[in-house]
Amino acid sequence: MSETPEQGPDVPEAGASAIEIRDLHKYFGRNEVLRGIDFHVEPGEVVCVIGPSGSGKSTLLRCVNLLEEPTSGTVRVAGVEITDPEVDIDAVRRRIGMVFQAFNLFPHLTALGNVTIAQRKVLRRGRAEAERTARQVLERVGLADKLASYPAQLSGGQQQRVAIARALAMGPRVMLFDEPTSALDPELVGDVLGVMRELAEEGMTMLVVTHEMSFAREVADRVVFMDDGVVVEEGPPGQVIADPRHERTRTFLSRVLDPAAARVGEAGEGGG
Ligand SMILES: Nc1ncnc2c1ncn2[C@@H]1O[C@H](COP(=O)(O)OP(=O)(O)OP(=O)(O)O)[C@@H](O)[C@H]1O
Repeated sequence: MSETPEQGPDVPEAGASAIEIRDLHKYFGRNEVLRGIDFHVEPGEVVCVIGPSGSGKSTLLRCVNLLEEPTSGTVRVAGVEITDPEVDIDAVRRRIGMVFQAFNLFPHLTALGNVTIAQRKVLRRGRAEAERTARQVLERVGLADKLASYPAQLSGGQQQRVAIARALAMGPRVMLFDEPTSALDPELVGDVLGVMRELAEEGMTMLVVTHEMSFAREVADRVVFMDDGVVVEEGPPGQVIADPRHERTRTFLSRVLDPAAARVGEAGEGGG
């Protein structure tokens, strides 16, 4: 399924796409969930993936950091073919930050502890350096005053910001977000989207699966609409969301846009 890499699997290619997905297929048993996905994300780009439930969006993201093994096709991150069986999976994961719907924080550790331990385990950083970085990234997501708080003492939005900080602390080249606001009460969505918007403005490369059409419309450079395991269309949000070319995109948007529009107002207020 993979080509022989021209360079060692861990040598990034200058000028390479941040993410390049080619003819990606994924089966679960006989169920073909991804049916030949092709697209790329350039350095500094924000690409939002939208589409109906069950269309394969999460599976796609999970294939990009090898939480799922693609059945065939290639995925390159910064020019490194991560689907190469020879590749060091830990090295791959270090270059890709992932934020899920569920925050998955250790309940017995503080915000600082959660962000510190991830670096110590994954990057084997010393405590002092890991804590220094943890303070910086927690400050960056607006939680400087919550370093000593345990997850149970934080709102869902604050917990998700700790999860974002934990991913940022690894110094990733790319951040993947899988519906990061879906588990949040509506009034907390804006804070998390606000942090994501700031990251986008700072030039972070981001691939975001989201139902938040306001975020896709206002922050994404490109929107990818997936349905039934294929990319139906992609382009700037002004085209895909405002003026879709395909009937399937129009049908999906007509179902989601009204309720999403109601949430946009709330999200936008906190979204700075
Ligand atoms: N581990 C798995 N084993 C078997 N089938 C799976 C597995 N993970 C996902 N699927 C199936 O793959 C299909 C796509 O699921 P996926 O979660 O990728 O869709 P999605 O577009 O992210 O949906 P949603 O918007 O509801 O999260 C679904 O039919 C799902 O049941």
